[in-house]
Order: sequence, then structure tokens, then C-alpha cells
Amino acid sequence: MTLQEDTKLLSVHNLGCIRGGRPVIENISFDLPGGKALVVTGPNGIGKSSLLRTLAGLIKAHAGSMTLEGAEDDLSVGQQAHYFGHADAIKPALSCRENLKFWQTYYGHPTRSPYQAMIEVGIEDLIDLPAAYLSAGQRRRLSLARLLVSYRPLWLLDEPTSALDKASEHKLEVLMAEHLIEGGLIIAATHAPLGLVDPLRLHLDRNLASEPALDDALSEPTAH
Ligand SMILES: Nc1ncnc2c1ncn2[C@@H]1O[C@H](COP(=O)(O)OP(=O)(O)OP(=O)(O)O)[C@@H](O)[C@H]1O
Repeated sequence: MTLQEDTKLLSVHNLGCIRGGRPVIENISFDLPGGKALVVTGPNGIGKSSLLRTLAGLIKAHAGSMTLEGAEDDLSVGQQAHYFGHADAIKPALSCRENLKFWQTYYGHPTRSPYQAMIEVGIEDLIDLPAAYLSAGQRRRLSLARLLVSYRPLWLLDEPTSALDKASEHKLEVLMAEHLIEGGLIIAATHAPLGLVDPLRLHLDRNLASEPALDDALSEPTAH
């Protein structure tokens, strides 16, 4: 495949990780170009979250390699990724604005003000409220706003619609579409349809734990 100068490409080759002393993902290989999403599916406990956490650099890969070319090549994949996991990365004693300012300072590459990001997720009225006062869905939306205050090309989304109402789910669809149009990449682990247009798909299956199936991929899985 020929890469345009500004085209990003995430390449994952034979990735594996160990948790609790046993391998939970093995031999995961795929290519994901900028502008595309990869939807990861599979039964509970198969390793979807572990895959995302490994890509985010939160779990050490015990095998394989991953690179993200075309962005900041000197940074690791995790350093170029926003990780939106089950736990909301929110400090309850800080206001919503202070939480977003903290993350923007930490991540760098500012794209929107905290207030603009809060408008995007529809909770701008709560911007000066301590995050401890937010409902579960509001916390989730604040967590989502964290992705909007700083640019990172790769979004790693673990069950991103959990606790979101229908309007927020729709907003998430729009935000994901915008990120892809701008050449970003998304990997989403999900049990729910996410409204992504024509995503690549990786289904992890218990019987195929060492041979994940990647449909419609740029490169065939190379499980050995
Ligand atoms: N902190 C941990 N220590 C040890 N083992 C863990 C840990 N977290 C998860 N596991 C194990 O790793 C395996 C994969 O878990 P993971 O959370 O990645 O699955 P999942 O596909 O995301 O599941 P779900 O659909 O339920 O969210 C499971 O067998 C789980 O028991």
C-alpha cells in the first residue's frame, strides 16, 4: 500500500498481553489507516478491553509490535491515543472546567476550550459544578469532552455508549464521524451498534483466541 504524505497508518503485528499470569490476547494483527474505524466485538472476558488497554500503553505488550506512522512517529501508540475506558478519568473535587483544563495541559495540542467541548457534549451549564455532583451519564459526557480539548489521532473507545442517553449516543456518532473525516483513527470495543460507517471489524472468539478474524481488512490476520 502506498501512503500519502499525510496519511496515518496504525500497524499491529502479533500483539499479545498477559494478565493475571495468563495470556488474554495473542497474535492480534491488523492495519488501520487514517479515516477508518475498527470495531472490536466478542463475548465477555475475551480480551476486548485488554486489547485497547495494551494499545493505550496501560498494559505492557508481552509480544508483538505496534506503530502509528504519519503523525508523531517518535511517540508511542499510547502517547498518540485518547483512551476512553470504563472508568471516567475525572477528579470529583475539581469543577468540570478544571478537569478539562487539567487534561488539556497534560495532553497538549489544544483544539477547543473546555467550554466549547462542554457545548459539544451538551453539558455546558454544568461547567463550574464540582464533578462529584454529576450523574453517571453526565460524568460519561464530561469524560468524552476530554477527547475534544486536545488532539490525538487515535481514539480507543471501550463501550463508549454505556450510560449515554439516545441524544448523547447520536452526538458521539457525530463526533466520531468528524474525527474520521479529519483523518483520525478509532478503535471501539462494543456490544452495541455505534453508527460508524463501513468500519473494519475484528471479532475475538473463544475458540479462535489465537486466530482472531479480521473482516474487510487491509491486511489479513497473521495469527500463527
Ligand atoms: N486486572 C486483571 N488481572 C487479571 N486478569 C484480568 C484483569 N482484568 C481482566 N482480566 C482477565 O482478562 C480477560 C479479558 O478481560 P477483558 O476485560 O479484556 O475482556 P472483555 O472482552 O473486554 O470483556 P467484557 O465484554 O466483559 O468487557 C478475562 O478473562 C479477565 O478475567
